[in-house]
Amino acid sequence: MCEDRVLEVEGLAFARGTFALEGITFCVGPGEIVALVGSNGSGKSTLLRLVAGFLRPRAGSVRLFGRPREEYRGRELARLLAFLPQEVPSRLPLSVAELVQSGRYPYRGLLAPPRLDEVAREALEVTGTWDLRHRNVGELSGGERQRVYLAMALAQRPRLFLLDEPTTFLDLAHQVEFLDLLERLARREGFSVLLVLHDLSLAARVADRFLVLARGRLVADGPPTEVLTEELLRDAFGLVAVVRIVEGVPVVVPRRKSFLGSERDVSELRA
Ligand SMILES: Nc1ncnc2c1ncn2[C@@H]1O[C@H](COP(=O)(O)OP(=O)(O)OP(=O)(O)O)[C@@H](O)[C@H]1O
Repeated sequence: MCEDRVLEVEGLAFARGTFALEGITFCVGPGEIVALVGSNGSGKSTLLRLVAGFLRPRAGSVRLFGRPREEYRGRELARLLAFLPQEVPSRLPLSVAELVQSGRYPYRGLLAPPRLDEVAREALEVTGTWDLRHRNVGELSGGERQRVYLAMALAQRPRLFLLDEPTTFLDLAHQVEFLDLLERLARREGFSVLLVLHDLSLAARVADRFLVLARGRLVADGPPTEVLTEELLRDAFGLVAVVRIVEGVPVVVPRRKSFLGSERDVSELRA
């Protein structure tokens, strides 16, 4: 697993108030799509921020292409890694074309003319946002905005994408289209992706591996067909569900009254 590692995380620990991550170790290989999953508050965004360098770990290391991440600076880092947070700025006074072109700064500098270059044009085209290029970013719908930010990240041409819930605002058809696009591009261009997704069945369609966070630790790391079991769903998500393999992909179907504790919560409410 993970030969020629793009990303190696070893023994990462972090604490903030009562929340803690401990002993987080995993890797991501070239061209791999890895889904980071776990229940609300399990630390997925925190882990992505630690990898991206926005938070400092208490212990452990993050290596990119064999070198400690903190040895990379500015444009060199931006050529390797693009991070799209859960909440992207929505009130920027920029057109879509300007935003996507800004993804080219690691190659052109901030003072380069804002004209769209070939790579930015292609990023707009493949994400289906070319027709939005003259619109203001602040006027877009949530789903349009997510696709435009993906275009900006693609224009950056990094080797590793860190994407935090990139499909939250997309309808089901656009979620599928977005993830299929990401998969096609990752296979074609060979970049790696570490992404947080809540929809486990959709994640299983594109991910080579699942990392599961629970109780501050990684409790599973493996292919979706091995990781997504009824036992794991109960243990890590408190969810009673049936898992069926459909077209080679595990599909999670929650049972009715499937959230463990819901009956207790309801009876407490009634009391
Ligand atoms: N800025 C912050 N200050 C203090 N605590 C925070 C902050 N951001 C997150 N936390 C806490 O850290 C823990 C992990 O949060 P995190 O956002 O990493 O979880 P998550 O798995 O991404 O959750 P979700 O699925 O809801 O997005 C939670 O207990 C959360 O309340």
